[in-house]
Amino acid sequence: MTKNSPVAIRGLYAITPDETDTARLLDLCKMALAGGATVLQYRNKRVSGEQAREQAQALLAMCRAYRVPLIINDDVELAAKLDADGVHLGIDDGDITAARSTLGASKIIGASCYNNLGLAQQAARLGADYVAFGACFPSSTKPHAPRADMTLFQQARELGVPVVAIGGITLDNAASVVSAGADAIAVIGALWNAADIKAQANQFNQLFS
Ligand SMILES: Cc1ncc(COP(=O)(O)OP(=O)(O)O)c(N)n1
Ligand SMILES: Cc1ncsc1CCOP(=O)(O)O
Ligand SMILES: [Mg+2]
Repeated sequence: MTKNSPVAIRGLYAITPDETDTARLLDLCKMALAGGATVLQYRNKRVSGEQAREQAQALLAMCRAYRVPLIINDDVELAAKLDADGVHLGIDDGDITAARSTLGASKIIGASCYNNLGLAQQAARLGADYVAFGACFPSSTKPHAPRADMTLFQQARELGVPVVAIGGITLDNAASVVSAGADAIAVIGALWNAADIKAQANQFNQLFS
């Protein structure tokens, strides 16, 4: 099933850190949301099972209060169980058609396309709501991520779905990512490592105003 309905994926797309302390995770995310993050992705490679469910459930309640969509990384079943706003799938995370049939037409499905326009074309054809390219810059969060050329963004815009950039994005390079054509910037390290997360989120978002 294809969908491609317009979804507002624009601005700072915050992705959670690998935080095992749930209270701390919630505090951090609250600051990012207060600073104006427009999308939150729950991605935690250090917890699983019941703790992942608890963290995602608590973040969903917080995101609802801020009217910000919560996307679950990797796990379609968790997204469905919680009635979260969508899922983000990499190349090894299951296929878009199956995710759509599990989640239904109203949910957001994002697809990692690495450095590959062909993957983005296929993802859009299968009904992905946004396509993500990266790493745009060296990433200490994911040092072995393949590098993506930002000239892809303009080409991908022709697919008619939002283009998300990820990987090593900082306040020093984010303007170049936006001017290359990204609709949203997905950030981990440069957001959560900031001394003032709320102010940092606000500065990232201002690049889109
Ligand atoms: C917005 C966004 N873009 C890319 C990714 C990376 O997804 P994937 O390649 O599946 O890698 P992991 O995040 O699962 O390590 C993402 N999560 N979000
Ligand atoms: C999940 C992921 N996929 C490509 S790079 C990356 C990590 C992004 O984190 P950071 O913003 O800290 O580089
Ligand atoms: Mg993944």
